[in-house]
Amino acid sequence: MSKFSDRLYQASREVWQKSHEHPFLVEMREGTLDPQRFIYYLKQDYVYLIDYAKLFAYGSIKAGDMETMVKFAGLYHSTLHVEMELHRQYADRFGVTREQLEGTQPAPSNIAYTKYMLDVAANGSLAEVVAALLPCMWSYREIGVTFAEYPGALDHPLYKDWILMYSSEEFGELTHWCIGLMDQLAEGLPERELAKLEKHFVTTSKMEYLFWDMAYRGEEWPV
Ligand SMILES: Cc1ncc(CN)c(N)n1
Repeated sequence: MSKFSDRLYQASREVWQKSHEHPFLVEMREGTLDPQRFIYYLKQDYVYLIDYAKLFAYGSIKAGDMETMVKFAGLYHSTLHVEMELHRQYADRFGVTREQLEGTQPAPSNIAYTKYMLDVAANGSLAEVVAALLPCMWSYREIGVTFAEYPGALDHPLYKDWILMYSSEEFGELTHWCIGLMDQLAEGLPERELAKLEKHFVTTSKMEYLFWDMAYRGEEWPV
């Protein structure tokens, strides 16, 4: 029997492909991305991760067993201390202070993405939380691995550390755990519920695309 995660992957394949072909990612893997665009992305991503980390706290609260509770607590911790440390180190390299990083005003697309997930987290089941947060991990894992295999990408002095983070064993293991949990939580659910999970997954997959696009355009508030 095929896994529910296969269905999710198929449902969002076209959107993920569009992200892979987005100029932000094409230029990043080729090493030609303007660092100013990367700095914009980094600052937006830092405040994105402040909200995103909270989803793992929700996961811990909504978990039905100790093992899941502990695992989400680990994800919460590693987002704050490992993934966001990467951003802090990049900020140091660019001369961006902690205050500037934390004080970044989230752009409209960024807010739309995080608030969508936080709404699901506050009002939905654990399965819904996992469906909404999964494209973030899974698509970055896919991008990280693809980039690491792209000739010359790892030689880039600026983008190398980012690629190493998302292609790392540790990030891969956490992603696979989340995919496995999604399959477990989907087991035995009626089609109506599965369709709701698929909707969250496809929506946040589209939000991932919008995030790359936002970063490339340097999206600002109109007034
Ligand atoms: C927008 C976004 N999506 C995913 C990831 C990977 N956690 C991230 N850092 N930022």
